[in-house]
Amino acid sequence: TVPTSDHDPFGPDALEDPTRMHAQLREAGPVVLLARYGVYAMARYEQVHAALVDWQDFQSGAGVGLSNFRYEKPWRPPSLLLEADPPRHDAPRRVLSGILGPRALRRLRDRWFAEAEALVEEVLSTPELDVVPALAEAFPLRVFPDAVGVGEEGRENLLPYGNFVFNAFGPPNSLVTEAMPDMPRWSEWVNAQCAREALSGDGFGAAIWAAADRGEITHDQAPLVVRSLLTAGVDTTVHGIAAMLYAFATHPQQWRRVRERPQLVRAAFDEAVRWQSPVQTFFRTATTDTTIGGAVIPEGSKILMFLGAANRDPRHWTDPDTFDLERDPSGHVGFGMGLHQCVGQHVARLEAEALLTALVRRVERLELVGSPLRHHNNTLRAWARLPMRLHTQ
Ligand code: HEM
Ligand SMILES: O=C(O)c1ccc(C2CC2)cc1
Repeated sequence: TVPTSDHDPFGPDALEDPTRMHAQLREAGPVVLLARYGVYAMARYEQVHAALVDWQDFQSGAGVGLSNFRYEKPWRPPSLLLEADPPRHDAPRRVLSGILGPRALRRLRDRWFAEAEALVEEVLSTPELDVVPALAEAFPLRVFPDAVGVGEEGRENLLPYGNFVFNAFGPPNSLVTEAMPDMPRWSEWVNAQCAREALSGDGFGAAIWAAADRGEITHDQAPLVVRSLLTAGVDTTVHGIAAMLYAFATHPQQWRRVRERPQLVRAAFDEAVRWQSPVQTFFRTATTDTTIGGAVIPEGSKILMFLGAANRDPRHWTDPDTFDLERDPSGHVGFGMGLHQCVGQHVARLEAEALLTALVRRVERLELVGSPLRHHNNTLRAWARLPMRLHTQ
């Protein structure tokens, strides 16, 4: 039989610090029934990895949140990537893979590195600051909407829209209900930016519409594929960069290491993503009675995969709770794994590499001053405030 747990992964205690809950879920067994929600949980690396790569038995098409699209109407039209299985998933994925691939991003590298230098130059004039707005939010918002081709007006809708989407993968708790009144405004603005005429001619958005002109996707699908970028491409990198800055401020020896060996910069971001897992959880839906970790999960059940717990599973990682640049973080599930593995990971890595490179050149030490404050979200591990002093030599 499957052990049950009374944990609430979406309650304030778990959202403030999920570490203890993760350890208890891993210890309880390979599969655990969360009694509060009637869903199956996996917190060990082995089972999370197995579910992520088995898209046939663990589908995304019934939604990757608690809500089961087989019985409940989604609050917005489902994503053609995240909330689709093959064959529907295939063409949109192929189009985005081409547009967001490492080669396609080469044309952005010099511009993003220069933008990072300029931003770091600006913030160093006030050496004590909150790095969440000043760096983690400012840099992605400076480079990503331009790269997509979004107009200047209304960009302040991007973060709250993404924050709502990530909350909506969880249960309808206060994080969701309190934002409901504002959601239509954010959603209408984001949807309006996906129209062809709203996008500049040289960005990722225009490239998606051009793919529709070539018949790779339909013109009806194009705005939804653009919506995927605006939904997934902002809050994730903001909190991923914040996680990296927090990692270096709490591990000064690692900062010295990356300053001595700047070629560690890209691995540093992946190790930060493993260590903090900005995207903590996602659901799947069982398409058959499926046996995993010795437990039978009935067809139609929702399965909650704890990416953040898997990324700290001592069965898979040595000294998992330490941020360590000597480790090889490859294989972490912070970007998912398999068919749905993050198609924007190269964009995220380039943003982080640009900003970190600029900081490594100028900042001798990052020191936490005052108390960090968590930002609670049903899916994202995030900081609301990270007050720091950036020491320059
Ligand atoms: C630190 C930054 C990021 C993290 C931690 C992250 C995490 C993830 C994860 C865990 C998944 C898998 C979801 C699943 O298996 O159901 C995913 C998928 C996805 N991500 Fe990212 N992501 C990041 C940045 C981005 C960026 C910058 C973009 C867009 C430019 C993006 C676009 C997407 C899309 C479209 C998918 C769906 C892929 C598919 O279903 O085939 N992500 N991401
Ligand atoms: O396609 C989408 O709308 C979408 C929304 C959120 C994500 C999370 C995983 C980063 C991914 C895709």
